[in-house]
Amino acid sequence: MTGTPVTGDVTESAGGRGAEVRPAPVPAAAPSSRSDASGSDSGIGSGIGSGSDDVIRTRGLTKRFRGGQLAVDGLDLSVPRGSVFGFLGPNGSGKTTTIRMLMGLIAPTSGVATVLGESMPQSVATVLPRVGALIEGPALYGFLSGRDNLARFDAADPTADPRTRRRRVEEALERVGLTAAAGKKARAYSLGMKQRLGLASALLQPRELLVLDEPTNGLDPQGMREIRTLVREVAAEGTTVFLSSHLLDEIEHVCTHAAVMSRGRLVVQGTVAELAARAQGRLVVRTPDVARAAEVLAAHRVADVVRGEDRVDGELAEAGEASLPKLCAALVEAGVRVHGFGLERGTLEDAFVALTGEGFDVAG
Ligand SMILES: Nc1ncnc2c1ncn2[C@@H]1O[C@H](COP(=O)(O)OP(=O)(O)OP(=O)(O)O)[C@@H](O)[C@H]1O
Repeated sequence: MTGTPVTGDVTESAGGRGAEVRPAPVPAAAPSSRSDASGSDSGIGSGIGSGSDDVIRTRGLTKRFRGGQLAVDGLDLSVPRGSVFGFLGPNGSGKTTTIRMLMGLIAPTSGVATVLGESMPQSVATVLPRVGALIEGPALYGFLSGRDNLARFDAADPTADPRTRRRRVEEALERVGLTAAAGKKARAYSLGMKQRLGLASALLQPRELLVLDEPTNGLDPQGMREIRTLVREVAAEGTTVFLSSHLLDEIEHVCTHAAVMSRGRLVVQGTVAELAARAQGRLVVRTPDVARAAEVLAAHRVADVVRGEDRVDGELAEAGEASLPKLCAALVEAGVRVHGFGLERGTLEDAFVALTGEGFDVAG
């Protein structure tokens, strides 16, 4: 529970998992045999794998829990400076465990991680003051007002000047739209308000890196939009944002880069545009002559032809995009009235399914 990087107290959990004490810094992890400074095979994007200006970098990062559960398995992650980096995966794929290792809350079983150029968890004391983190919901005192909770977070930060505390707190409240509700006790806050207060605590100081674990979990659409807008604003000011989510559309709308996790392993990472481009788009023909168009496409080895009301779509054969002019000509020659013709861009979900052979089973 880390609404702020510097608390060491037992606090009430807004996420309902009860009180938790921030663990002391843990001993150095042994480098993994899988560590590889040359970068990950799965890095396909510009800036991925180069390592020179990565805000977060892991090599062979692995966590096996005492019960034997392998939660994170040989993770090679490269988060470029200035990115809004989406850490995407279904529930249970290892996102939170990774974030907890990155923030020095738990020790890896093997492998290495650097955050802002310093090894974690060894450098936790120098790294965390440069990081705003919101993990598993904000840690709040329910009997204190929102404003007083923020003041407490600020007071727990040894680098924060007490003389300017009031101004920082008011600015952070304003920023997340909680000024009007700042005097209410935190226990009376809705989940969305608690989440915004947690974000405010992470934004009390300018940070080089903001780490948010499922920041929109449990929020209504309006709350989600507000948090996403805030993330974009923070990123525009130059803060790198690392954001975990099980929501594909969240990553597509907010992030510049993404890594996809499945069962503790990294499936792929790169820019969002590159990842989506990996998914083969479908050919879409808009026409009132649906039956005829479907026949022509099938005759030209377009697979999985699906008829809609005024459209037909299908998968291009091996020839891919090169076959488009011939297909279009064939439709016209067959008397099909072509009102629209083109490839529909693949989505991240298509990419995930193509890469893993699994559906992206999300709770929404
Ligand atoms: N303290 C723990 N002890 C044992 N197993 C754990 C522990 N924490 C997590 N796990 C297991 O590790 C796996 C990865 O969990 P993790 O919470 O990292 O996934 P996640 O992608 O963040 O999913 P969610 O969004 O549901 O939190 C899961 O199978 C989970 O049950």
